[in-house]
Amino acid sequence: LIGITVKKNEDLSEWYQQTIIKGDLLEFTDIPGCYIYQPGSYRIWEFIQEFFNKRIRKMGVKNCYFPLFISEANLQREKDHIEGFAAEVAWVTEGGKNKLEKRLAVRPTSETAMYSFYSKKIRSHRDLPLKMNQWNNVVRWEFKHPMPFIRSREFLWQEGHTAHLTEKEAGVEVRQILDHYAAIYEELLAVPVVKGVKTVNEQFPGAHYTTTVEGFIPAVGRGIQAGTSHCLGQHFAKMFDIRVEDPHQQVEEGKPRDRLYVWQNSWGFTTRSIGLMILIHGDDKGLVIPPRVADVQVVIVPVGVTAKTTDVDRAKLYDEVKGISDKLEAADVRVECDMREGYSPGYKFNDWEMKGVPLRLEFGPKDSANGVVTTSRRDQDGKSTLPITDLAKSIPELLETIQADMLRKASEEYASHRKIIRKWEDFVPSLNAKNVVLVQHCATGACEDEIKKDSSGTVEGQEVDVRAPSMGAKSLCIPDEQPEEVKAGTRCINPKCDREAKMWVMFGRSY
Ligand SMILES: O=C1CCCN[C@@H]1CCCn1cnc2cc(F)c(F)cc2c1=O
Ligand SMILES: [Mg+2]
Repeated sequence: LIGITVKKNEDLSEWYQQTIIKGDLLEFTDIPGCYIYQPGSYRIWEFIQEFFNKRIRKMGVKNCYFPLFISEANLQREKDHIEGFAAEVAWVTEGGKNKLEKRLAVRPTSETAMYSFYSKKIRSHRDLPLKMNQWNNVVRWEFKHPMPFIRSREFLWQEGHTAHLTEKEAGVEVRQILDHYAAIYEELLAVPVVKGVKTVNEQFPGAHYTTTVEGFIPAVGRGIQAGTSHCLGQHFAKMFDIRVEDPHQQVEEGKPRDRLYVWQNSWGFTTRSIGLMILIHGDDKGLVIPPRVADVQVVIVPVGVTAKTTDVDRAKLYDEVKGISDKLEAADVRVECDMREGYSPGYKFNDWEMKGVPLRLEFGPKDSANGVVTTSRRDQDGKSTLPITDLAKSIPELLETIQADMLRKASEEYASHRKIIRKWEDFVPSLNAKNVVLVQHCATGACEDEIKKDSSGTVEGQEVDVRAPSMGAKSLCIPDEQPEEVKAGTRCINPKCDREAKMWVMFGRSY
């Protein structure tokens, strides 16, 4: 077993592929863009599901399941929502030996599958708010180069779809969900994100507005959309005729009330999140898994056992290892003992480091004599020791320290690569220095397009994109946290634009 043979900052895509394969997270198949999620990554998805389900259940969201196939008639119900995506839809045209009369779409997202049902289920305002969510897979036959977890033709996600009586109530929920997405990243995956609203150019065309959590991959200095929560407005309600009587309208006895279209939201979070975690925390030895989502949080490796060690001493040491492991298990630590005979400690260290196990305990005759274990954190170099007596307390604390340190380090890294730019001549050099930029912008789509065009110089150091050497910057979001007030009279950053700047917008090259 050899380790990762390339450095992360020398060849990111090769590093990434080796890291996820040798870390047993994912395996390729004979279909481009379709991957096997090995237990290592699926376990992370389960942690995410447990965390998110607990929170949405408290909001009254119910999980459900809709069919994988969507009729063409249903998919076409909402014209302008689909037209931009037609090239991505995968179709089933045969069943066994028979050609299907009508081809069926494999769901790329489930609005059109769910909302004809919603229009039946929602009869009166008393049926509101309706809040349903699916954990499922979707297929989008993208032609951009696939990248495991980050961009695949089939991926796992959850898609929430809710219906409300008022825009205000819908708006509150859009933000609650976005906060839960940010919490998954920051509390589970130790990945920092910027919350904001998509500009008109970058939002989902079927939406009234789109809120987003934006990630950042320092290794290539690119932004990445990490989760979206849309307010759909009444757009889909009009298409699918989802209306209820206005409960607040005063009418004479027996007179019918006006019927109001409901206000809807939809929100999605995908297995791309696992890719972000790998790309941000991984190092030249491979994966680094945050303790809260690590299947194995602590691995205990016996050391100092040689051919000279007597059977009695070996048995004594192994018993003590078992004792330590039992103590940690009793403290709800997810611990594994690597008792494999015939493998050197060094081999074992390398193996568990590649799998990203956050904490290793070495235990040998010397440690036993001193009443300690030797600790080795995966996120930092160096070793330390801890007394065996209070491991049940000190190990969980150390795991929480590792979790917090990983988030802090990634947050500082992201913050140091978000550059406030006030002059256009600093824009492209900042991108080329692997940053995203915050600029005062006029919020018009055409101007964004012009900035994208004018910022697509050749870009060194973006080996991940050898196939798309020149990539312009697009707007990533209007950050909730604006750097400062945009003073009246401030010009848009784009020198070719003579409009006034309205707000600070984060731009960057992105996935
Ligand atoms: O992004 C989300 C969150 C979860 C529910 N859906 C929304 C909007 C999805 C936007 N979108 C995104 N991609 C699509 C790809 C397609 F092939 C297609 F037919 C439709 C779409 C499409 O509607
Ligand atoms: Mg897409």
